[in-house]
Amino acid sequence: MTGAPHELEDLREDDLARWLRPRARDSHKGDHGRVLCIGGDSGHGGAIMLAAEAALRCGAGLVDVATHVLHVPALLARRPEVMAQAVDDGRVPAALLASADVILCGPGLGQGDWGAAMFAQVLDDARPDTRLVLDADALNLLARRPRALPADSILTPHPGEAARLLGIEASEVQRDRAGALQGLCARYAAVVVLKGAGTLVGATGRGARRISAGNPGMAVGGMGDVLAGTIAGLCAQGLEAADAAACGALLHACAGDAAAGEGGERGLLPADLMPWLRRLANPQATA
Ligand SMILES: NC(=O)C1=CN([C@@H]2O[C@H](COP(=O)(O)OP(=O)(O)OC[C@H]3O[C@@H](n4cnc5c(N)ncnc54)[C@H](O)[C@@H]3O)[C@@H](O)[C@H]2O)[C@@H](O)CC1
Ligand SMILES: Nc1ncnc2c1ncn2[C@@H]1O[C@H](COP(=O)(O)OP(=O)(O)O)[C@@H](O)[C@H]1O
Repeated sequence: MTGAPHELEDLREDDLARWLRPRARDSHKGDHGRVLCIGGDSGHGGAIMLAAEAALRCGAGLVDVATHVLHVPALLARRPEVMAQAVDDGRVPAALLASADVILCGPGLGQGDWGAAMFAQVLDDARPDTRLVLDADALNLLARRPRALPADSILTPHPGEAARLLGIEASEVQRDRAGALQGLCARYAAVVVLKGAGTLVGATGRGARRISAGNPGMAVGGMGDVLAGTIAGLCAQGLEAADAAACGALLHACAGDAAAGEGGERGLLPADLMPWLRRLANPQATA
């Protein structure tokens, strides 16, 4: 990310082509990264399914999911491309952690023993060069028990989660979103995506980026899970953390606008973004 700390860069759909270059003709799945998605406790299986599908639709080479046993059949029925493993004891298989280029932890994870154990395992045992994307309940667990994060970890809070991470009210976050973004980057030494109308993306010592694409049709459960998978999928393909976060937030917002353009904002579903994520992730093909 470029720019002095006080600068604010507005991103537009055209900017996607800066980051989303055509693939080498002879590339193979190993070149496009392996994402491990961890989450989906009982009652919240859809969150991790949406995240995993978004990572694939944005071009990740391989996607693993570690989730509650109840969700494995539904996940495989919906997306057989995903490699799903049941976790019943709160331990992610070590081989999955070891092979991941990017770990997305949090969608539907819950804050009980099962989710907390896997979150701690990720922070303790992930390879030092594995990029972390932390969303939803991983952020709530981090807020309850702050810990140092690996360099270039990406946090994707909505204003409620941002408030918990900062120990303030969501209304205070919304009153000064730029200040909250700066506070989060500084406190957690991470790349931060502060979601909501006018999503902001920041990293310590760098100017923030703002995304004005997106629409109120996107205010529906599961939309943030799609964003987290989008960012993880882009990270896996080699984008630097701050760029993956900015490009992912932009791609997601533009996909939301394109999908709303087809049938309107009200009733828009997170899964409606999937074909648009794919289309917009190939800007040269659609130019
Ligand atoms: N299909 C699924 O399985 C879904 C599972 N989900 C999971 O459900 C769990 C709980 O997440 P939730 O996000 O619903 O609960 P939270 O309690 O984290 O967030 C909801 C609260 O945050 C605040 N907030 C959020 N966005 C705001 C904004 N733009 N402006 C101001 N305040 C705002 C509000 O106070 C709101 O009541 C997570 O694990 C999540 O991943 C959700 O993602 C929904 C869909
Ligand atoms: N009014 C809006 N304008 C633009 N984007 C929005 C709007 N409402 C929600 N979004 C986007 O939709 C997503 C919602 O994420 P989140 O609140 O985490 O949902 P969930 O946890 O239910 O998946 C975020 O990317 C956010 O920026």
